[in-house]
Amino acid sequence: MRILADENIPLVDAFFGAFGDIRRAPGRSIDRETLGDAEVLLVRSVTRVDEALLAGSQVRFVGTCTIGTDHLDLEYLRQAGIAWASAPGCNARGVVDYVLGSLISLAEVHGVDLASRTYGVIGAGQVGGRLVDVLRSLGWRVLVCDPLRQEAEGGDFVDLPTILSECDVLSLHTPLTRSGPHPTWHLLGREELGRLRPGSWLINASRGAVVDNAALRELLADRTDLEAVLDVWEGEPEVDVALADLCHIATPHIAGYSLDGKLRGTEQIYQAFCRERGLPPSIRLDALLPAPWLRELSLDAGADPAWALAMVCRAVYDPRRDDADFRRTLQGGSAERRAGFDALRKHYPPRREIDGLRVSLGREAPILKQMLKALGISQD
Ligand SMILES: NC(=O)c1ccc[n+]([C@@H]2O[C@H](COP(=O)([O-])OP(=O)(O)OC[C@H]3O[C@@H](n4cnc5c(N)ncnc54)[C@H](O)[C@@H]3O)[C@@H](O)[C@H]2O)c1
Ligand SMILES: O=C(O)[C@H](O)[C@H](O)COP(=O)(O)O
Repeated sequence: MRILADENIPLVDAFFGAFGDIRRAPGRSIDRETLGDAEVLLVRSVTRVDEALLAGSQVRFVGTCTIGTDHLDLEYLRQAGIAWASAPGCNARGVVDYVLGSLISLAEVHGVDLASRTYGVIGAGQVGGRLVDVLRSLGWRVLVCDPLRQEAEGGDFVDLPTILSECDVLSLHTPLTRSGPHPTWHLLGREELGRLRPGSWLINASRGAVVDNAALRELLADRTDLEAVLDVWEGEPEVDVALADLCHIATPHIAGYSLDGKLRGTEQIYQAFCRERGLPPSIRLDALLPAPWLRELSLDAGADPAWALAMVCRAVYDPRRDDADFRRTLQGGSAERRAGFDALRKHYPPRREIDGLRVSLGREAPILKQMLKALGISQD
């Protein structure tokens, strides 16, 4: 079997080596010619998979080692009878860690107690749902907007205008959709952005075009009370440099780039491929994951909970480093910036997820214990 894989998919040999010959190519340059006679195509989010790429090819299975599927033309794949799979939830925890790290940085700069803010999570699926659980377990007030879930489940959801009028922190976790009853393209357009509460913080680690980037740039230039954290950009790898300059944290679409999440993405596509072929999966990620560089921390039971939250989260991941790396790439011209965006993603350092950490407390400390439990951290 001939397999073509994006060169940035880790562990392709370990999971797919037994199935046939593997060729690799940069994801953005995969075209009909690169595809050649491949029967299996393994991609990440930067390859547009549609009729133009696949018509007349021998591809029978497309696997994207990502959560997002907006780069796949699913209707075409269905019509063409080409099996496909994505990796739901694979890197959701990494995005939650990114949001926590961003909040901690914002709280420090503004001297704000995170527990005093009202959080609005827009889109409560794999990522947003986990984030809501963590924030609520920390004892913080969270409103959730997810009209699709609301219609399906009823329950405790609010609409977007309520989020805009009541929340101090907005975090976006919707897919990018342009049709259907609740499209998300420019979900936060000029009008919605204009209704942000004074002193609001906006975090977007979903897809760039869920926010009107030009409108956000104009708003941030005008309203210095607002803060934005952007991991995703309209038109990436091109980035609106003026917008990035106005952001508290700006990163090159790496919110979900935990090592665990990336490797899980490959494993999930391997499992989906095995299911498709009626084969029992025989390779497990547990056996391939390297040990984390940091495994254990010890906290004194008398530690201040807000300080402890920041220390524990930052011990595992601090997005300010990614922000600094990214800003250095924004100095050059357009071609250099695009190359810089992709290079940071290709050579991303190993980052682990916070729930892989163990923390010991020494003696009883109920508030710290609850905080660690909320983060999903094992305790001795
Ligand atoms: N930056 C990153 O590195 C990174 C990593 C992982 C995922 N993502 C992106 O994050 C987003 C969320 O991923 P996920 O795994 O949670 O997806 P998901 O499909 O599990 O959940 C998305 C949720 O959004 C809801 N939704 C859809 N339209 C909505 C609307 N108009 N308003 C409010 N809610 C709406 C859906 O009902 C669903 O519950 C996706 O765009 C994904 O591509 C980005
Ligand atoms: O959709 C996802 O899973 C994430 O956005 C993921 O981090 C994208 O990473 P990429 O495929 O662009 O490397």
